[in-house]
Amino acid sequence: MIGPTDLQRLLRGPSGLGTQSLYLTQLPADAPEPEPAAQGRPAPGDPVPGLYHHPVAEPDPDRVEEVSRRIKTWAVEEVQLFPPEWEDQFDGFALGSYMTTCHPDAPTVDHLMIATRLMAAENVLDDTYCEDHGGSPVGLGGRLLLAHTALDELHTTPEYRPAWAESLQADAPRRAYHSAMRYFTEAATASQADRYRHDMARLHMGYLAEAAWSQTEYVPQVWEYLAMRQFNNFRPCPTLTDTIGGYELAADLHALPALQRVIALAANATTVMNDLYSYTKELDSPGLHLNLPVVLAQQEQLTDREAYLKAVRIHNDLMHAFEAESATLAASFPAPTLLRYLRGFAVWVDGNHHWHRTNTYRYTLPDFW
Ligand SMILES: CC(C)=CCC/C(C)=C(/C)COP(=O)(O)OP(=O)(O)O
Ligand SMILES: [Mg+2]
Repeated sequence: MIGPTDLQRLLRGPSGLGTQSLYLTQLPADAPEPEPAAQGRPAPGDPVPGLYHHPVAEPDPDRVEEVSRRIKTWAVEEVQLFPPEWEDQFDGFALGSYMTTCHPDAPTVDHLMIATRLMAAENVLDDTYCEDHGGSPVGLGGRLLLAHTALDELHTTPEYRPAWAESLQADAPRRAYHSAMRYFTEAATASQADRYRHDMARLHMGYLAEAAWSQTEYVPQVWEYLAMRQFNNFRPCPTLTDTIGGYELAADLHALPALQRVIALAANATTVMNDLYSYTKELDSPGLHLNLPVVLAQQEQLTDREAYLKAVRIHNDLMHAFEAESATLAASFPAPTLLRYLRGFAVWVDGNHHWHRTNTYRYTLPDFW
């Protein structure tokens, strides 16, 4: 039988998973907001004050360098991912350290490259189809569906297949999706590839809801926003932790309702964390860019600061629920691949936080402290 200490080691490390304190996580509705940092405004690279998170192990610098070198070559030479004037933004995104930190158990750089190409592809589509690098809600459904066929190919008559195949080279998101998916399917099992397609369909559905609300200037209720963000979400990135780790979590284990809940809680926590770090960037973008503090302020008549601090609390509740349910699942179902998968997920969440915290090129915290 697996004990609490084993669980702690397997799932996280220093954060006390599997201990009784994990179950005392849900703050009552009227609990005080997290205390602002006593020392005032956080310095660039500091975490959001009051944010529940875990430190990460420093990634192997040789791997970071090699992944950074190879992803740039892929982006420039294989898929023409960005025009020359966006080179600084591509470099500032720091994909090499991002993916090396999120996947410390990858057996080789080739494995890391699979995750890194997909991350680059996902972001170029979001930027150029949805966001302020030429994106627009108008016509997004058609563009997304056609790009999705780069992941989930068109099966049709010989007459129409060549036009479809040619379309996969028509823009950077499709070139990148198509190429990244080819590398991924060479390494993944059929069920891992199917899992990824399903997660990407979820992501695209989230983009569509966000776009529809933007077109009609609808400000969702808080729960509606959280539902949209459960789909417009990082989920496709950590769910492939097993492929990048060089093993497979069997489809029937992945489908366990308890694991599906753990995945959703973790992915939601890490996506709300993005809302906190990207808050000022999104306030500066054209139009009203929905994120959790913005929706809370409007729908619950909170000041911007109160709303931001409430969003921190929501993030922390989601993280605690993720960790508690992960520990419960691990204790009741200690299959080795499931334990490794849960650990991979937790490490990915920590790595994603680390990347956001340290990416001061992209993110700046608001002045609420
Ligand atoms: C799956 C993936 C990495 C998609 C790219 C964007 C996305 C859905 C996120 C979860 C990140 O959120 P957001 O679009 O708000 O990103 P920035 O705040 O612009 O960094
Ligand atoms: Mg954001």
